Amino acid sequence: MSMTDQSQNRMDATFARLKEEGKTALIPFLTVGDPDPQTTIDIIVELEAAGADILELGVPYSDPLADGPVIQRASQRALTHHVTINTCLEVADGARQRGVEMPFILFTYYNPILQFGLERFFETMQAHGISGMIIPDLPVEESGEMRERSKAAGVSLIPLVAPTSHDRIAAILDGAQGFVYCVSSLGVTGERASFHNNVEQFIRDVKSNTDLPVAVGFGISSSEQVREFSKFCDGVVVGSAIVRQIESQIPLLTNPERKIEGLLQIRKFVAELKE
Ligand SMILES: O=P(O)(O)OC[C@@H](O)[C@@H](O)c1c[nH]c2ccccc12
Repeated sequence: MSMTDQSQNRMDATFARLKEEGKTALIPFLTVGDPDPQTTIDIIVELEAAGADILELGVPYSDPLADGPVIQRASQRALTHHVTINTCLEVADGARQRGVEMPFILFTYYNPILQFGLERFFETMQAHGISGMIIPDLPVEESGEMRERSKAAGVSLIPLVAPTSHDRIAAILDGAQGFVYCVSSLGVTGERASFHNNVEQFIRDVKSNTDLPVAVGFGISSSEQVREFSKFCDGVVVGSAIVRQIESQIPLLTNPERKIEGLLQIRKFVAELKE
């Protein structure tokens, strides 16, 4: 089996196994390089140990327009280490060398891909066994080319669908690969106490128009919220709440004598999301 098949199958197989087990995928997001690339590898090991099923590896960006303050701060910290797409792939390889099995999705704005070069980007994603990617600001007129290239490379281009997508939902779902990411609320990322009204109906409508798994994200930060969405979603994405946990543990994570303590706090927080 080629690296391409292996990586794409890795994500498909994860959703299929969880469906068999009647479970919902827990999909954390973190910013690679926050607080530093090596610690990110240590954190990824803890996330899988805590029960994470698929991981969104965030490429830090200087102008994260869809992100709230928590992820903006994480991007700033990571950018002090000059983290690039290559760094993220090295971190992914480092986690694999530590025995991490879960599929990786690269989360990046479009500009870093353009800087990297499309051809080289897809070759590199394929070579490092990345299962998919999420590009929140991919212009619709460029998505056709990106969809073709990602299909050829066997790297799923995972679409974001918002409650306001209405008449564009069919077009978005038509070319969808991997899974569909339903955004629970309008605005930027960040923990929320409530979500867009009729969010359940919105997600059920999306599910009725695709055979792909459907995950929800934006604002989810507690085990109660994960449990509620798990009743009708195949996956739940948690980003800012975990990034905030990492941020709060930085004093321990950057102290060699207490790093383990900080990592265990992160593992505990993520494990509790699945309870
Ligand atoms: O941070 P939240 O509110 O838990 O939402 C997930 C989010 O972090 C992750 O999927 C993501 C990070 N940056 C984004 C920008 C757009 C859409 C999604 C994202």
